Amino acid sequence: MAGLGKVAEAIAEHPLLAISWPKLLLLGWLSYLVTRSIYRAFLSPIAHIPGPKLAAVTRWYEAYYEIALSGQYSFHINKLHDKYGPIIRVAPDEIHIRDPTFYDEVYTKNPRVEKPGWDVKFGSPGSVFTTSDATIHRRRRATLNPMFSRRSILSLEQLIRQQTEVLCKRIAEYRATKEPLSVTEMLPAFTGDIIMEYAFGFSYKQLQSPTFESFHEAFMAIGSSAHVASFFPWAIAIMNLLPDKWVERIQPPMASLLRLKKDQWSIIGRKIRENAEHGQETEKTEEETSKKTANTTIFSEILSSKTLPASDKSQQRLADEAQLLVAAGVETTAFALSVGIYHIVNTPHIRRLLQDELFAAFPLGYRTMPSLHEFEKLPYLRACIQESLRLSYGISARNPRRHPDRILKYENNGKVYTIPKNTKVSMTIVDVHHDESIFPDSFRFAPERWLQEPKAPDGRPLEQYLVSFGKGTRICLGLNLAWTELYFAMGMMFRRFDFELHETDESDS
Ligand code: HEM
Repeated sequence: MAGLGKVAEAIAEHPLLAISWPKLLLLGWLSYLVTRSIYRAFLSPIAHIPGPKLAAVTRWYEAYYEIALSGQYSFHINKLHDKYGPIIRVAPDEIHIRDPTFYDEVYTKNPRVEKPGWDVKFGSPGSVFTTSDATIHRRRRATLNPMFSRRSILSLEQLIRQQTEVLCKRIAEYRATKEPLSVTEMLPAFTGDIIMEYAFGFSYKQLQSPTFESFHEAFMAIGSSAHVASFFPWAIAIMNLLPDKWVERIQPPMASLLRLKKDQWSIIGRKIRENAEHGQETEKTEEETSKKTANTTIFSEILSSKTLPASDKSQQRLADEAQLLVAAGVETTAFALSVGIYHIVNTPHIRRLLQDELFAAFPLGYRTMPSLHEFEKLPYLRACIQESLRLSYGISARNPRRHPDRILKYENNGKVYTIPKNTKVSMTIVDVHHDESIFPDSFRFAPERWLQEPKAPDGRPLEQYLVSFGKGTRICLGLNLAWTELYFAMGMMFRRFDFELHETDESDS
């Protein structure tokens, strides 16, 4: 070691190399960056994928669009596809594909597929939605699956019917006073009360509050900070360490979520204690879970699961799950409804066709609240919901997957691109729903495209290309609940009311 020290001294004292340590470090770092860039651009296993070299070399390319231009990378990726073709490299370790026929390859039912990237976006890495690892995801999801099966959701129908009555009552109040009603504010309160009742056994009755206080603003704020969090996950960690009062001062829209956080801590904490007291007697198998009782809530089920390890029942993990379940349950369905209502009201012949169908099926109007089965028999209502789902996208961001045990092959114009195992591959629902060969005039709200069992150009049922809920192992857990809410809300709103647009147009979406 002494010998080595002398060599270093000799080198440092050499007149040609008389360079200070900080400069030496800087030089070392720069040469590392240059070597890494050369490797990424020309030698990486995905160097053969077309795209801008800067995106291949550094994530700062993406950061510029996501942070400096506030979440514009998806739009830019679209322009890159126009230039480079349907398969492009959008980051040093990520490929993006714009080709609906490849959707099922990326979003498969292969139980080993991973979902990287979402764990750092929202600061809630323990939820089913954000869990990246396939094995951990499988056991967490298996506990929730029975709670969201069609059978379970049917047993929730009564709650949704009651909530729909409240919705209609609130709309009637606005009709009586002729005040403009903001559906963007009202609908998250409708969906929020339902998912809270189901998750925790209580709700804030947001739909009954005069101004429809809901989690909407808070989730919008989280959504915009997710672009930054992808690059600086520590920023969220620091926010989580701050006292709630400070967070509320920095981001006032977070107030509703902070209240939920406080209440859910005490509710979940109480349930954890109750669970510990009752111990094994209350633990249930998955089969027992599917036999839901009126008092069952999502969190009581998680806590009494026999298959989940203790670490999956920790307070923090449950808080993560609570936040994401509420977020997923509130915003998506409410947005799909808002989009649909806007287009239906804005297109008189669609509104007329929908109302003709609803009036013929349910002539008693106010005195009737049909069942889910009855709503499901109405093809035009279903088609309106499908168009609402198509044009609201579910998730508009790209959604990466990693296939640890499979090399993917993508073919375009006779050229085959090999995608090595473990590469991040992403696609975007928006691209699928606006593919003009599958959905001609794709920006138009056209329920008729869903009537009479239509086929896509490749002969598959058109519905295969409606991917609002995703596909494969990570397909939306709440899709049965979402469909039920959509049927009840859209069906009853147009059966009982006539709407007009008030100071709004497509630029608001
Ligand atoms: C119109 C309504 C909805 C749409 C369009 C929608 C869409 C989606 C999409 C696109 C995903 C991601 C799939 C993926 O990563 O490939 C997802 C996942 C998920 N959704 Fe929904 N969703 C809706 C309603 C709901 C509701 C009401 C809930 C109820 C809590 C819910 C809970 C979830 C959960 C927990 C996941 C994560 C599933 C997993 O990773 O295993 N969603 N949803």
